[in-house]
Amino acid sequence: MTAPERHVRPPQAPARVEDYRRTARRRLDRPVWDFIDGGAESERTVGANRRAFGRVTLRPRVLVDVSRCDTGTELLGARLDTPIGVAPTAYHRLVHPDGEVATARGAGAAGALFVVSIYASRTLEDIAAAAAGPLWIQLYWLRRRELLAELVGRAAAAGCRAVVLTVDAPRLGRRHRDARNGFALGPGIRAANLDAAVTAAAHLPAAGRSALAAHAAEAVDPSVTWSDLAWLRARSDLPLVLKGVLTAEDAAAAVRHGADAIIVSNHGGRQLDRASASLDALAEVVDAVAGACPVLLDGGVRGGTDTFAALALGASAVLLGRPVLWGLAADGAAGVAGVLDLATEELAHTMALAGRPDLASIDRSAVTLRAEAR
Ligand SMILES: Cc1cc2nc3c(=O)[nH]c(=O)nc-3n(C[C@H](O)[C@H](O)[C@H](O)COP(=O)(O)O)c2cc1C
Ligand SMILES: CC(C)CC(=O)C(=O)O
Repeated sequence: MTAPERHVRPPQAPARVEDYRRTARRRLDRPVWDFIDGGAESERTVGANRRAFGRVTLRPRVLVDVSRCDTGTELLGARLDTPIGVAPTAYHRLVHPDGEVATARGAGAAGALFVVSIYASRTLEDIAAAAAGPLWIQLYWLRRRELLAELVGRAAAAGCRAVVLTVDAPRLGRRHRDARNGFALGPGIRAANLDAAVTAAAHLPAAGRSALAAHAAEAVDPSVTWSDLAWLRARSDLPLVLKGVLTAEDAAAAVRHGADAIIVSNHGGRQLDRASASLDALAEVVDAVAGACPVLLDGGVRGGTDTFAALALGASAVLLGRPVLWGLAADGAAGVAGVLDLATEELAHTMALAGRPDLASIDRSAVTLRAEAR
């Protein structure tokens, strides 16, 4: 007698970006998970970023030739296979031993932009050697300006194509989970591109407070204003991108000060609690910029329809923060590529069903904004 045939389920490939979240959560120690997942204070803005996408409904057009849907685009002179890129996030070695080198490999495999954090845990040169796609370097305005000058020089030499200045963090948001965990960096993980003295405080645990917040208070200059941008401009020929703009007023100021691109962002809800959801702020920024430079968005983007919504409301590209760390934690470079490819496939699928076969055809008429989230 033969044994009854049993159906063996093959291991499930992630079907949604959120599937990587579950794996990452299982793999990571609680304090690291909390650092990644958490936000400022009540974490209302973290939730608001997601809920804002629920207010968008799509207006599909039919009988359009969608036999080819092209997600390719160009941003500040670089060709990209996808408008979905990697937001700057600190210390990738917290979640994978290869850190940003693996992220660069994954982003390159997906043909995506990778914005490298000033707090990268691998050197810019190692990251650049592993990158097949474009890199931008992100800065916080350190009190020690000479380090910024050195870093933008190194970034240009390594082939970075833009400098991103994050402008929403004159001090770090109050992140209660990190304070509760007394979160601090272990000895094996450091900001590989900075003088060790700058981030020394990030390694000193203390009960009831985040060592990263203490470090940021020590290292970052909260007195920087619009007029200081000229100092940075004088030290780098790279395009200057401002990350963390949420209002028409600041978007107009950014254009007046010659920004080459703007990233609409509330830092993934990690800075000002109750700040506008990124998607809610997008239209006013796009209107104020009036085509003077590209506008990108990050915050709560978790897949292709979210991306489609942001593009329809005027973004040229979107960046993923936490989802890339989920992919990296779950499966290294392959996980990063997996997250970006999955989101890009979803975007192409949405484009086909919405009758918008290329990014230029995803315009405001492709969406309706409802008062209530669904
Ligand atoms: C763990 C973590 C670290 C971050 N580190 C940085 C950073 O070093 N520089 C920066 O400009 N933004 C940083 N961000 C913010 C991201 O660039 C981005 O704005 C945010 O994560 C986007 O939201 P999302 O996570 O919902 O995609 C960080 C975010 C996370 C989750
Ligand atoms: C190390 C932190 C200051 C990086 C950051 O910007 C964040 O955690 O949101």
